Amino acid sequence: MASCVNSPAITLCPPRVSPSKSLRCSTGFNKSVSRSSFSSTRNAVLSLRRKQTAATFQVMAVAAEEAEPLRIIISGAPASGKGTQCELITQKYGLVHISAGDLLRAEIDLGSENGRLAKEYMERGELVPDEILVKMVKEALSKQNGWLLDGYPRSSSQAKSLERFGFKPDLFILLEVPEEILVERVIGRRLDPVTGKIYHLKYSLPETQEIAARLTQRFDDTEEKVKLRLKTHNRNVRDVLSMYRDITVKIKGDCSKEEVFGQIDKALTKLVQQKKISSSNPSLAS
Ligand SMILES: Nc1ncnc2c1ncn2[C@@H]1O[C@H](COP(=O)(O)OP(=O)(O)O)[C@@H](O)[C@H]1O
Repeated sequence: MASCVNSPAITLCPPRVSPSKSLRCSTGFNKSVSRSSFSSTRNAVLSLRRKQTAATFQVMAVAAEEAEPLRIIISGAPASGKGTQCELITQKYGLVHISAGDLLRAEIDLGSENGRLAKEYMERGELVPDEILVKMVKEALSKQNGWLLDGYPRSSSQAKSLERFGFKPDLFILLEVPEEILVERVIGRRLDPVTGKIYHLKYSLPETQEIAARLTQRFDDTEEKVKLRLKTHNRNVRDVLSMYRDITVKIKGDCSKEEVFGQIDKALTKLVQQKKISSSNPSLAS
């Protein structure tokens, strides 16, 4: 496994001031297409509650020191570790996790026309059209104060619409992982629909037989589909990066999840400190 000891240099601009919004929680988790919508939705809610309870204690620790909420975007290729890192970030920093993929899967579970259409694009490894997703993300973000936005924006049009709606991130995290590792990660990836925990058939085995028996696989986690998703990612990532260059931190993602989180935590700690300084000296905020 590659060493992540030398984390990349991190240069952050002064935090920006964003409009304040009320607090609510995100929804939606991965599911196997063969399970019923009802049990999937219920499991997603149970899983979300567990995560929120764990996060609440951490929130109190960080929020006590931090008045200005953080607004973070996390980006990376399929299986670059966004989901795992989002869990660790929400645990420590108490941000509400909004995942574009989860929003879409929740819409599919609802059986709506938008969900049906979205699934067609997802099965082809393509981006779901803005007409379906932009409004969903806008609604989810509008109910939050701080947020951790995962898998969005993936195109310059999505980035521009975020800007138009007044959602300004403080930090853009890009997870970088070599392509051959990504394919292997995707093929072995499994989800426990009860806890929402992600396993891998080679690298992160389930703790019990009972858990092993209920693991599901995402419908787009096949070798053929992940290669299409990677092509889509590679085609779009440069456009999105160019819009967030001044707030981007590149993270080396091909090492242990703790090491990856160490790099992210360092960047977030620095951001929190900068926000504290600028909230006590408002003239420093741009
Ligand atoms: N921002 C987005 N814009 C358009 N489509 C999206 C977006 N986010 C997710 N999707 C669709 O959902 C699929 C799954 O996304 P996600 O769950 O984030 O997994 P991954 O990043 O591992 O591909 C994508 O392949 C794409 O079809």
